[in-house]
Amino acid sequence: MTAAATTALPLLGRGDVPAPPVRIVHLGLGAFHRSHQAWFTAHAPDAAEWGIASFTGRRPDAALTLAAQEGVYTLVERGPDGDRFEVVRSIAEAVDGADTARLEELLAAPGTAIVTLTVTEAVYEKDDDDSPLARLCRGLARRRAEGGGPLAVVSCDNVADNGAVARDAVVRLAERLDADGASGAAAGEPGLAEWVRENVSFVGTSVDRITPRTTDDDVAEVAAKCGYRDAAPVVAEPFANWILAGEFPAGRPRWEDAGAQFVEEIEPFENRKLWLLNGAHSLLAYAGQLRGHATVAEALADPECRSAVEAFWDEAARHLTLPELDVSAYRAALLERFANPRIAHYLAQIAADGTTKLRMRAVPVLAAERAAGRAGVAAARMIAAWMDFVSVAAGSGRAFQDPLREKVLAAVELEGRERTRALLALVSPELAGEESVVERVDALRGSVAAP
Ligand SMILES: NC(=O)c1ccc[n+]([C@@H]2O[C@H](COP(=O)([O-])OP(=O)(O)OC[C@H]3O[C@@H](n4cnc5c(N)ncnc54)[C@H](O)[C@@H]3O)[C@@H](O)[C@H]2O)c1
Ligand SMILES: O=P(O)(O)OC[C@@H](O)[C@@H](O)[C@H](O)[C@H](O)CO
Repeated sequence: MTAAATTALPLLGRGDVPAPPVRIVHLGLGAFHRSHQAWFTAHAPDAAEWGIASFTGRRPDAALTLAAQEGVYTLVERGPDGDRFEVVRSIAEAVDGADTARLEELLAAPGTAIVTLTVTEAVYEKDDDDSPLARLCRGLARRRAEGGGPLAVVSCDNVADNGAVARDAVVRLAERLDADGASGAAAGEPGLAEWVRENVSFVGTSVDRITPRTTDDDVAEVAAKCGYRDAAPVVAEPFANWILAGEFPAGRPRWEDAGAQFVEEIEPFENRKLWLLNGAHSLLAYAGQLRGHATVAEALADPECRSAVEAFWDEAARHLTLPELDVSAYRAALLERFANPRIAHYLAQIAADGTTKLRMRAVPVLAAERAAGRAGVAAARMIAAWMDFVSVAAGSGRAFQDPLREKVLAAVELEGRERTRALLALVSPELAGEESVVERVDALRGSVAAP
């Protein structure tokens, strides 16, 4: 369809259907939020009572685009045999993250029951005043002052023990506001950190739905197939999974009727997903790009990459023993999901923030293998592939994103085993302190080199 023909189409919007009232605040209005939490909320039987106000993190663009179409967008469910289009209406407001006045107003409102987060792994370690979690804290300070009551914070980032990590980050920032006298608590009154400990429930989750970045072709396809203009469609695989553990003191949508699962203990499910799916993704991101591949499906079709993945899964599986995890079925399903030829999931996107991701995807498996008296070669190979990848990227001046980028670049300047030790220390200081691990990883450097 030509650009002129597209412009003549009506813009997607809400029509006569009113927006649901805002009861959920989301931080990190990106692709995944729209394919996952917003989609589950739209599918809940009580969707009409649960609207989302979704805030961007760093730039206003996504909010402006979505606000122009009243928060409504198309989910393109991309199966191996074709696309299915669905209009999602659960986002009642799309807001620029810099609009902290609106954020604080909504966080203070007694009707707000839930805050969901997809702000990326690295943000939980950030302490600057503009970080999404610092903004959340200032909103919680106002909620405390105005008596808005308890609520739930639900991290939906690929972070190990994401509920506890979110709690620690928010409490740390709240303590800083208390110490600076900026939390609004009068002298002698319990501070914000204490209020957070007593009133905010941090829910742990395992979240899963492969959602690559939307392309211009996706936008054009929606116009051609749906007969309207949507500048903010999102593409995702048909599979969607959400497992949660924790309390919702102010209520929640009936997500279980939309397919979500509530469990007592999140850790085994989280490990299964972070190690098997995300671990394989990281391995493919580094080994696959070194071998000239651009997407997950391409890399998996390379027998060298495939056998590295299978070997890593064998190691990880030894520590996923709960019968209901059904690891064999999970692995078989992953192979099908990764091979979906119509999902172009770019390895360059997955490769970002390696130091943070490997800490959760490779290090726990390597540590568990060592504790069991084994070497953990396949997990060590993932770390070695990352080292090769950043060394090549630094040497060729190619951009790579990492919260410890400057330290990575300094470590890459070193020679031989010292380079391996310094890079390993950025992923795991404990493992870098063990000579046998440094030796092992060093010996694996170059082992997945270009074909
Ligand atoms: N895309 C997926 O397939 C997928 C699946 C499961 C989980 N996740 C989780 O969701 C997260 C977001 O994924 P996405 O695909 O929506 O990414 P995205 O890039 O589309 O959106 C990320 C959001 O986080 C914000 N953000 C990122 N870095 C920030 C920073 N330093 N400071 C402030 N805000 C920042 C961005 O502005 C944006 O609003 C991932 O990091 C991952 O933890 C993604
Ligand atoms: O989103 P990230 O950057 O944490 O990780 C990249 C991918 O591994 C990830 O997005 C997966 O596709 C996703 O976790 C599948 O549910």
